[in-house]
Amino acid sequence: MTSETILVVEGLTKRFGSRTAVDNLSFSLGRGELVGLLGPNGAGKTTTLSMIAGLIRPTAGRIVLFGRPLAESREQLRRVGLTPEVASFYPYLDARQNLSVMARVYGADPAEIDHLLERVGLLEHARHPFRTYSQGMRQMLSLANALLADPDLLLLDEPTNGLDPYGQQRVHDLLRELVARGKTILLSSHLLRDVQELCQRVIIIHRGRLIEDSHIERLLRPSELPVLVRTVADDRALLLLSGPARPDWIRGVERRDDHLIVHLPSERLPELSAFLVHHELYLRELRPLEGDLVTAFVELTRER
Ligand SMILES: Nc1ncnc2c1ncn2[C@@H]1O[C@H](COP(=O)(O)OP(=O)(O)OP(=O)(O)O)[C@@H](O)[C@H]1O
Repeated sequence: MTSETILVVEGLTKRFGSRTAVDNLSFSLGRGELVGLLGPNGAGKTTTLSMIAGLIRPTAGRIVLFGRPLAESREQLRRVGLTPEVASFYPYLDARQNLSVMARVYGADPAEIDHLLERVGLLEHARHPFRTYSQGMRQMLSLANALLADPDLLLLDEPTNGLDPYGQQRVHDLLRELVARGKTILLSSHLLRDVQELCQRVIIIHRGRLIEDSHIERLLRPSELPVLVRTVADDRALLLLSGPARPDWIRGVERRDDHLIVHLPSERLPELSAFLVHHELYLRELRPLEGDLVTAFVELTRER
């Protein structure tokens, strides 16, 4: 458990006219956590991040930042860094000039600018006007901008969108380093591989509502597992596992190319192997199939 609570969101709701974008959302973040915020398009992720960053006023609910209710206080918001979904800067100013303007707004130390540009790999482009930047370079400048005031809470809206693999790796390294320094990060992303690699905890929202807030392990290793099974006689194994003599904990069995997929609670795995061997169905392969975040995400947010 982390000791210090950085953010508490309670019953957060945002309605745009008759549309409810965020619906009674509650969660909290501890110091040093890197948490994935996931959800299908239109789920309410950007609206949530914007409310926490003080850009959109909630219709209802409470946001407590660093132990105090979110007020539009400069000091509190100075400790929050946001990379918006679409980065926008002065098109005719270069990266260094753009960050200098923002450093003045945030009251940040301009001496940090070159260090930040170097960290995001933009130092060699620092003198080029923003309008000439590629999408990936824009994203990187946005990240440097969010880090200008050395914030304690980072709200990242798809920060690796449009980045090449080098850029993605650079962002991963940077986020890990920030977390090691005790920063807290809420990372919204559709790149579930990124989230799987970086985050220990994920929050999933769907139609503005919280549907999951859990340790990633729980999503990747569900209590019921598909298991790949290859025996010396798969036709007979299929008949046995789907017939009347099958144990009641077998939830289902399917034939795939050269193996079977058997669904069962994970703790029954040793019994499955014993059952097959007892029927002289000696095993060539028995392998639980790793869950992945994409499968868990689709299962949780599927329209029913
Ligand atoms: N200013 C606005 N006025 C009216 N509706 C809005 C406004 N901003 C967002 N919405 C609506 O609120 C809902 C949530 O939008 P939001 O941008 O927060 O979703 P998201 O999860 O970030 O989506 P995506 O993954 O596509 O970026 C959507 O139905 C969207 O159309």
